[in-house]
Amino acid sequence: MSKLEIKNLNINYKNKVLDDLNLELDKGQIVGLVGPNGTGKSTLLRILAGLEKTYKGEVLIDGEEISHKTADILSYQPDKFALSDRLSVKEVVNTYKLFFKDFDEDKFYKIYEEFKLPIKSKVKEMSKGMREKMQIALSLSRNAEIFLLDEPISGVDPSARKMIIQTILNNFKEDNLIILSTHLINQIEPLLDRVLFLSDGKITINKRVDEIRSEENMSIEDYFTEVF
Ligand SMILES: Nc1ncnc2c1ncn2[C@@H]1O[C@H](COP(=O)(O)OP(=O)(O)OP(=O)(O)O)[C@@H](O)[C@H]1O
Repeated sequence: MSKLEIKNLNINYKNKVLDDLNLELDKGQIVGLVGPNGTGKSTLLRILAGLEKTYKGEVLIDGEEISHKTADILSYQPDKFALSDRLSVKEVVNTYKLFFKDFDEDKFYKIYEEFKLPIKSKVKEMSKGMREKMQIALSLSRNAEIFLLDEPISGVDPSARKMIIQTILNNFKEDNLIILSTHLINQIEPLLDRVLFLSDGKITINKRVDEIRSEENMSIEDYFTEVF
């Protein structure tokens, strides 16, 4: 049984966004989800996180339909900070402790310090990049099995990007599955085992990164630029 199985997933808003999408992913990999603006990457992650229920089709995690049970093993990071920015970091941590039984406070502060973020800050006093680092620290501090990270590195500088990539790798466990959506495929390529390309409502490419590199002899970004 795959960790994640999606069969004939459909969702419409004004237009059809996901159109008979099929996907199977095993645990033990870091997967990049790429595709043009507005193709449904965030929508797909929200469905997996249990936040979007108006879909049709079958979405199974460990063989179970999406429910509070699947949400319990899943750490979802939206593309924008979901709590009030008036909160202090301590208050954010307390909220996470309240909501998530698997939240490891010590681990959070360890990553937070590695990122050299200010302890006594309020979220609204942080820059976009600082918020992203805080969000990564929060997401990775849950002892979850699946991590869904929606555009986790859009606002950080190149050295912080490297640090975040290293932090994700350091915290990755063999039985985890990480899916992260990004437009910065070049920067994130060293992190990835697999890439998915979403277009026209379907996963049109689902390949291991080493397969693309050896078969096509080019970087992932060059490959996508050439194919599309
Ligand atoms: N709650 C909603 N109500 C109505 N339309 C929505 C809603 N959420 C998403 N959409 C529409 O669904 C489509 C897919 O949006 P989504 O945010 O999933 O795309 P995306 O691939 O993540 O885009 P981007 O790369 O720009 O972040 C867009 O046309 C968007 O306008």
